[in-house]
Amino acid sequence: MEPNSYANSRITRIASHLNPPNLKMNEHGGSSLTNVHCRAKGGTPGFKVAILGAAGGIGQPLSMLMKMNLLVSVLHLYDVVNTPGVTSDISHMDTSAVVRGFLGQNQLEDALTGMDLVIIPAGVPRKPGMTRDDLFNINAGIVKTLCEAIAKRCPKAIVNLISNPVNSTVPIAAEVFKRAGTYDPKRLLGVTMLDVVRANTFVAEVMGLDPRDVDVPVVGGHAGITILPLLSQVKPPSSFTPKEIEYLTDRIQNGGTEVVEAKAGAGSATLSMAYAAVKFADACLRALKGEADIIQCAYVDSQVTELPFFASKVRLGRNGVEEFLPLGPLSDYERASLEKAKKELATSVEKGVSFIRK
Ligand SMILES: NC(=O)c1ccc[n+]([C@@H]2O[C@H](COP(=O)([O-])OP(=O)(O)OC[C@H]3O[C@@H](n4cnc5c(N)ncnc54)[C@H](O)[C@@H]3O)[C@@H](O)[C@H]2O)c1
Ligand SMILES: O=C(O)C[C@H](O)C(=O)O
Repeated sequence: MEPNSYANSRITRIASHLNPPNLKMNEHGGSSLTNVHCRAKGGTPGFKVAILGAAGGIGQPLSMLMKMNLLVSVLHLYDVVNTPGVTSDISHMDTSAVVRGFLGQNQLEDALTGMDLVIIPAGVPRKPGMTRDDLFNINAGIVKTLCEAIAKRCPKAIVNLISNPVNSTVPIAAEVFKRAGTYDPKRLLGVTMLDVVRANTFVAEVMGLDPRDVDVPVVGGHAGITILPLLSQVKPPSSFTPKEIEYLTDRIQNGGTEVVEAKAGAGSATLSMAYAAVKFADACLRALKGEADIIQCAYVDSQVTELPFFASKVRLGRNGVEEFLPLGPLSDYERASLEKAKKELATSVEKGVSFIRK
């Protein structure tokens, strides 16, 4: 990138929103400030991150939090609606990441070109009475389109997939990448971080601890009984009564539904999800940078069970997933729950795969 081009592109984005009289269209169809001598030296070193679905309930706070992340030098915000406003707004934050907005499908490939990390919260959320699987018919097609463009423009990017039903959208993304000949299982991660965030919070409440000191592995998948908190492996080591185990497992598995019902038709978790997505994206970026010992739970192409996709603790590195951590010793309750979770997961994976292969 030429010197000043970061700053100019920032001006371009603001300009395309405000369009004052001293602006003229540049060769990319945007507008640029005339008669302004720009002295900025350019962006700081860092990663290029795209958010697809950036104008949504998750997308907006997620975009704001990623603009605050010091590892991000360029932030591309893509949506089919409202990105000029969101981009203009976020670009005024005095943090170093340069923000650019992209609107509509004919700007999708530009939004993705050269990205290191792509975060996908695009798609419809649940309303009360719906399951995540009820979102399949709309969100499967959205994820397919977005992943086709990723395969073309940033095939080596790490992909963090948030759109539900995650248990099926991750297999859909994998099939799209396989078809395109770009599939690298290490680089595709379904985001289950919100389950871990909730588990840490609820366990901390019961144990009277600070949630920041609690670590609960959550394995399986991201829907109902496929969300399996391993309470026998909580750190710091804690023992729970059978009643506590039942209460905590149920609350963690139904945390999403709790929010959907509380929002009463206005969507599902957005703010806690944006927090969780940034926590996870930051872990991916630190690992890309070479930081050691980054371990997180994620729903990935997995060798931990006989299922092709499974959420468990993985070690992240410069290439994405570098190691699967073993499930560890399970309690009888967890072993029985795992068997039930695996049955449902297998069906959801198959549904995603056959959506592309049909
Ligand atoms: N993985 C998780 O833990 C988790 C947590 C919460 C929500 N979710 C899921 O995240 C998704 C988004 O939730 P939300 O609350 O932000 O919904 P939302 O409706 O508020 O926002 C979704 C955004 O996606 C955009 N969009 C729609 N089609 C698109 C396309 N083809 N390309 C790009 N953008 C497109 C919409 O314009 C909208 O701005 C839902 O599927 C929801 O179920 C997942
Ligand atoms: O519950 C939902 O539909 C959204 C999300 O998957 C969540 O866990 O909050």
